[in-house]
Amino acid sequence: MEKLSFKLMELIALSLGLEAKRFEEFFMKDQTSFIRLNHYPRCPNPDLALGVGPHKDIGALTILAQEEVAGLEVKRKVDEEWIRVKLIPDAYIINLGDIVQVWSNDAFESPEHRVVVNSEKERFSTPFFFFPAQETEVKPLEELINDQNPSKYRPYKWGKFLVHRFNTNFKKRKVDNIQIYHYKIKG
Ligand SMILES: O=C(O)CCC(=O)C(=O)O
Ligand SMILES: [Fe+2]
Repeated sequence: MEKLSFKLMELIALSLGLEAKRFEEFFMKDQTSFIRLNHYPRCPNPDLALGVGPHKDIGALTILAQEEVAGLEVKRKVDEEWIRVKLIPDAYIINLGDIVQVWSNDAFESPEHRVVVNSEKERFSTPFFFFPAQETEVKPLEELINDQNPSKYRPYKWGKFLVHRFNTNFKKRKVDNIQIYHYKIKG
């Protein structure tokens, strides 16, 4: 998974006109990546519940292995419709995260997604979250910004963002969880 992530980051760098290894430095030492094992039990009222509510992944990439049962849905931007991601045997689903959105200064966008449950089958999924080192200062890459395309985000420290997110994730809160749009520079 890690090797694949490095490869995918190379392709993203090339697609942005950067040198292939541009992102490597953020992950070489003390990256904060991890794998989560998700279990979604059967649900008698799948219309009334969600496995995971709508969100965007906060890291650089997510590589998701889902087993025999589908359930991941992505919000289509044009009409805000939730589209089910097809189950392809032995294939990973690659999701771009918020960090790539910030690094690319919005050239890439992390998609909103959610997980639905079903009444017949329980579901298992295993996402690998490719996260940089804690000290990483996340901000649009200097090579990609100029007078015509000014930086759209203020820099933020990844470690702090992560701790804040983990501390608030499973609590009821009156305010929104920490999000990259809090760092957005209004233009
Ligand atoms: O279980 C899935 O298919 C996706 C879970 C997910 O979106 C997440 O853990 O961030
Ligand atoms: Fe997710």
